[in-house]
Amino acid sequence: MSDEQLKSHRDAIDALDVEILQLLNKRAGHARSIGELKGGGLVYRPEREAQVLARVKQLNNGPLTDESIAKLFREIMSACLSIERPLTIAYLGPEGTFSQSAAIKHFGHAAVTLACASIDEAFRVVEARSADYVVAPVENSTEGAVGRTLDLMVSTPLKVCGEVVLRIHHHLLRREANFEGIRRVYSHAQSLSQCHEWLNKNLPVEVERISVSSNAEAARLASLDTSCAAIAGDAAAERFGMLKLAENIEDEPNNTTRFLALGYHETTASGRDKTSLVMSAQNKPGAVHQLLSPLAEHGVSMTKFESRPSRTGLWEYVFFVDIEGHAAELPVLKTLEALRERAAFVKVLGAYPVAVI
Ligand SMILES: O=C(O)C(=O)C[C@]1(C(=O)O)C=C[C@@H](O)C=C1
Repeated sequence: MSDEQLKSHRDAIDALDVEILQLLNKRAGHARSIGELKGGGLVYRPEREAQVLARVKQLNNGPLTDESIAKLFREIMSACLSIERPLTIAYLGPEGTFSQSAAIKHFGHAAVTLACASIDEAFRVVEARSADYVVAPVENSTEGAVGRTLDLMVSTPLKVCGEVVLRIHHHLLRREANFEGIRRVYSHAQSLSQCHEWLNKNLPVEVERISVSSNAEAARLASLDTSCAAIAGDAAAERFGMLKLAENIEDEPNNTTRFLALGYHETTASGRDKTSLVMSAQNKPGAVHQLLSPLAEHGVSMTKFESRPSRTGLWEYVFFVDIEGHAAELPVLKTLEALRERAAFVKVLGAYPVAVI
């Protein structure tokens, strides 16, 4: 490529950047006016955000990928929303956890993330209105349900307003660039088990596996002691300046965690939604089958069914069910009516847009 050709492309990019800049600020001006109309109340509108992201993906003709376009618009909306009012998102800290990555993936970088010591605390700060939303892990493709989040959802007054699906890549991190002299490996219990085959094959049996409260905490501990390594993701590696001795060591190549965002308000239908509920069956034969039959009767698809011991002692098990569609729309509405008649207990945890990015 000649210098002249390069210059002409760069001149074109400079001219386009001026236009993009003007358009971005024009867009932000409209968001600010919308914010004024909302009167400082409920600014975050998950259903609208899902529609904007789905629309730009559909309109995209490349060469940028749909995924890149959605990520760019995710950040544009995040910045626009922060002019209306910046949001604070509570998550299981410390900084660098996958929960923080999920919070940023869902709310964008303009949101303020608030690290909490536990999932309980993350729920509590939102319940006490010291933060706007909590993002908490609910299930992992390898390890299954995150019990603590499910238990908290039974009793919280918060409603699910969004879901975030995050690919989880684990790395073996250390301060030194070799495997010699590793005596301990720290990680969260779930991550240790997501990588246990890799650990069996690649580290001597005498290396102790120690579970700690989060992967970021594991990276922090390993950053203080060269005889230790940690299993954690990119964000934690970056946060604590750790070297990657081995990358993508998760046993299951499609290792994915699903997170939920919860806040005080209910979300209207976006056109592609899910409804999450928790219920309990009466303690008699065939009760679970009977409980689920309204779904089939109304043609509603179930995307998740998870049973968990009840903690109240009133019932033996509670069932977490995700169904396709929004709780305010007909087939789901009818299904919920029927469930309320049959179940000993039903709580709608929230109706929210299916993850778009
Ligand atoms: O449409 C709105 O309600 C807006 O506030 C605008 C906007 C956007 O930037 O498109 C910003 C924040 C909301 O969560 C949804 C959309």
